[in-house]
Amino acid sequence: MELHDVATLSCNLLFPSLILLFSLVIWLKLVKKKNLNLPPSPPKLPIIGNIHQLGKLTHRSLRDLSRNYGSLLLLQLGYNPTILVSSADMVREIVKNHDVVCSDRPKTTSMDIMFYGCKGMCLGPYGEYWRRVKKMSVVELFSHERVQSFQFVRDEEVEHLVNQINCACLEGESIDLSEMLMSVLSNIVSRCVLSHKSDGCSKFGQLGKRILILLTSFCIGDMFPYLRWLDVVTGFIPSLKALSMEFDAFLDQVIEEHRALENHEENNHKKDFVSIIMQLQKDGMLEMDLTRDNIKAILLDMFVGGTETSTTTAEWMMAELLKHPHAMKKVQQEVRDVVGNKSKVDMEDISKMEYLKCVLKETFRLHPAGALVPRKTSANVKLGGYDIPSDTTILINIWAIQRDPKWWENPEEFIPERFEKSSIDFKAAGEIAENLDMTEVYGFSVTKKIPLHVQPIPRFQPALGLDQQRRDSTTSRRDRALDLINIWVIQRDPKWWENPEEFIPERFEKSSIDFKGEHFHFTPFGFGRRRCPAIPFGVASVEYLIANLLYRFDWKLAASEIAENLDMTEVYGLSVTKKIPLHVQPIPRLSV
Ligand code: HEM
Repeated sequence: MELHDVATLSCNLLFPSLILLFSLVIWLKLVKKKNLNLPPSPPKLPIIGNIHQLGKLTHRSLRDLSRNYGSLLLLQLGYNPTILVSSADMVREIVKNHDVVCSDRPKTTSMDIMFYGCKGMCLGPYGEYWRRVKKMSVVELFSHERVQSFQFVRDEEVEHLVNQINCACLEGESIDLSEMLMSVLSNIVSRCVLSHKSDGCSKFGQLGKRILILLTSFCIGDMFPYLRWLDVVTGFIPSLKALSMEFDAFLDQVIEEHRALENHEENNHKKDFVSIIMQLQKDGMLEMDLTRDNIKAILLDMFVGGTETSTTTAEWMMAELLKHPHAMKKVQQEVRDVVGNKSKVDMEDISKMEYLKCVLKETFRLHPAGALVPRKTSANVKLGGYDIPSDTTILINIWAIQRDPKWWENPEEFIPERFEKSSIDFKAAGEIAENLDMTEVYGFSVTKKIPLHVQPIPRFQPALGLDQQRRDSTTSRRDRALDLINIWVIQRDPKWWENPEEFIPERFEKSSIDFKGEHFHFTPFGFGRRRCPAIPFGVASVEYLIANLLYRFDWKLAASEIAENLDMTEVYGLSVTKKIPLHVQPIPRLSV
């Protein structure tokens, strides 16, 4: 047979074989799926599935779907099966029983290109590398001391903003407060991360604006992988690559600047995240080797993760206060009473501002910056009695849960008072305490495998009493494990102990267990292992900024606007932001 004929024959055979193979794969998939008990799905269209039901305000459309079809749904978004979670009970089940399996993140094309193949922390898969970077960030970058050490940045940036507003007041102009909040908060984040400003005039600021646009643009290939080539033809992927190269050059320059300072004899510059990470790496304190790409991806994560979230929160907080003059008056009174005659608010004053904290919590509840938290399963898992296959995207509708009438009275209303005297806090549903690694090592006694890295906060010495005795009795249960009678097993025997695997000192008290609740209906910073590591940083920046604005100025809406009718229309993007910028008339307080 001629070579030509062989080629023709192979071609003739290839096509039918491919069809056969393809049909077999689809058939196998269908058979496999048939045996699974999948969550209910709303009706879907061929090819696009449920995409048409996402709407412009996706968080709201998804809430409506869950109201009609249930709090655990299977959506088909083009090619991607996606689980939609819309109840606090389901979040509790995830955190309590499947936190590790539900701790991956889905990747998108733009994230993959912009974030160095997701080599940072926000987007990387759950695993040893992610665990170490997260630990580094919690212990080294966002500890209480570190957040305090950046107070000089907050001071300078807020003072600069106050001066700008004062100038506008002299001219009698109204201001675009949204734009100003964006500038000041992105400057705070980017100066702490890499000592560069990122407001509209700076190079980093310009790059930052472009990245936000591209990250929220629709990418055809993410929904329909076989049409990925269209993203090249439309210019989407080339623009991503071009921007990524510009960012890369900028971050390289930042790292070189820090290297130069590092080698400088009189190096007394203030520390930022870049220099902290480089120092830890140099001192061999990181338990891993970070490549330059790793460092750049982490820096970008911090910048993108920190800017939009803080800005959105501050903007909604001011908007809600302007819309509710009673709350505005109450919070201003509190701020002014606490600060007295000083020229500005100090960080220490803020801990005394209880109502301000309630206003912030109520803002987080109604306007969580991460309205839909994305996760991905790394193995098959059973959720709410349904089978969720491995590699499935999970979207948790935090926005809907935080407005669920099951948990919140008048859920659509802005009522900061609901948090007064309540123990509900966004810190409760967290990884750190809940998922602290308790792996044991069997040796002379059963010891804790991972050393306990903690942040001591000095307090008055508590009297040693019953509490101490109770603690002793619980620890000794573990230490006696070497006795030949397996006390370890006996002391965890469900016949004798309720929830035998849990650490509950109260079981030794006479009174019954006081179950405090874990607030899975209030998780503006996410939950479980992947929870936001920067809560102290984000909260300190927003509280300090807003407290100063409330102290230094009175606020009126721009002419002809009535508080009641203030437009609160949302835009769904990286976060849910305010569509119409906040135009206001600041009035300086003469007595300050
Ligand atoms: C008001 C401010 C903020 C809010 C509301 C917020 C909210 C969130 C949310 C909802 C998540 C997802 C958590 C999950 O999957 O369960 C997250 C993750 C993250 N945030 Fe924040 N955040 C804020 C400020 C910041 C700041 C200032 C930074 C950095 C400077 C930051 C860095 C990160 C990082 C690195 C992650 C990824 C954590 C991981 O995947 O393990 N955030 N944040």
